[in-house]
Amino acid sequence: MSTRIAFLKGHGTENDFVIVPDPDNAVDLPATAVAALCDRRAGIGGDGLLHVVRSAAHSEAQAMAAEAEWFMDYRNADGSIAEMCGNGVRVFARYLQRAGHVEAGDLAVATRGGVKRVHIAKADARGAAEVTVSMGRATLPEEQATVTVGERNWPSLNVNMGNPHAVAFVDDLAHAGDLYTPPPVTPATVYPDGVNVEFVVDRGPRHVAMRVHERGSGETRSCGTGACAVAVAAARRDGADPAVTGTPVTYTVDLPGGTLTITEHPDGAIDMTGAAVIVAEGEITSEWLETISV
Ligand SMILES: N[C@@H](CCC[C@H](N)C(=O)O)C(=O)O
Repeated sequence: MSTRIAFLKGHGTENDFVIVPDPDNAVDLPATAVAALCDRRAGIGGDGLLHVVRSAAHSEAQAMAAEAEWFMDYRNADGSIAEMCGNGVRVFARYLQRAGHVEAGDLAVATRGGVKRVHIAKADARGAAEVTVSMGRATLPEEQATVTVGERNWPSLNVNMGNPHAVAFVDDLAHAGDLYTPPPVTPATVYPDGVNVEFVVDRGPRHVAMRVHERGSGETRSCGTGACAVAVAAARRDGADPAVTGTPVTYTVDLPGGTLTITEHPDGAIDMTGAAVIVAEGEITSEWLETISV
């Protein structure tokens, strides 16, 4: 019997995702299938995959079902599972709104990093919507690591946004090199589950630019949790920690794929705002599906 699976394609500041709507959690998505779908030449192509499931239908989300009807089962491009994806939540929310599951305005989304509160502004004529996500608080583990590219190395700040980040301030984003392979982060024991690595330069007051190498996906054109980690690192470096000053601090973070606005509040809560766009929708063909089945 032939099976066809609906998909959409979307992006948030050019961090792009294959979206698989599956309310009843009926689609088997082993890592091999996710990696094949995210393949840019032989598949649909994406930095990751957003599996859209009702929380009540997923064992990892049932406990959140009363608070958040929908669960973002996020996967990296290599098929690995990640705790959280900031750009993914924005695109996920925009998908729910476009599909008529929710109205523009406020909603809650269940993620492996807990329930995230989201505000969707009305979409513009081209279908892009500004979406704000309450990302929760960053934690700053004490153990620090060094990031190396070629002959250069930098101390990094260990910032956890639900997922792990190493933030390095550099003189020039070109010093990050081609980022075709993960930059060594040592000692490796600091990040036993791997790490997302951000390279950051200053652009002006409370304004930075970054590149990122994402765990499980390679260099991407944007990373929401990475931008939050960078804003937190910059605020600590600039003596603008809101918990100390009692004043919210906002950083503009430029990425290759666009700009994100990150605000950290005195209680540590972090808001991230940026665009979310649905680009295409279609059907995965059964004959191709058969070639990628485990
Ligand atoms: N692009 C995402 C982060 C996705 C997960 C990351 N690669 C990891 O493994 O932690 C974002 O926008 O936050």
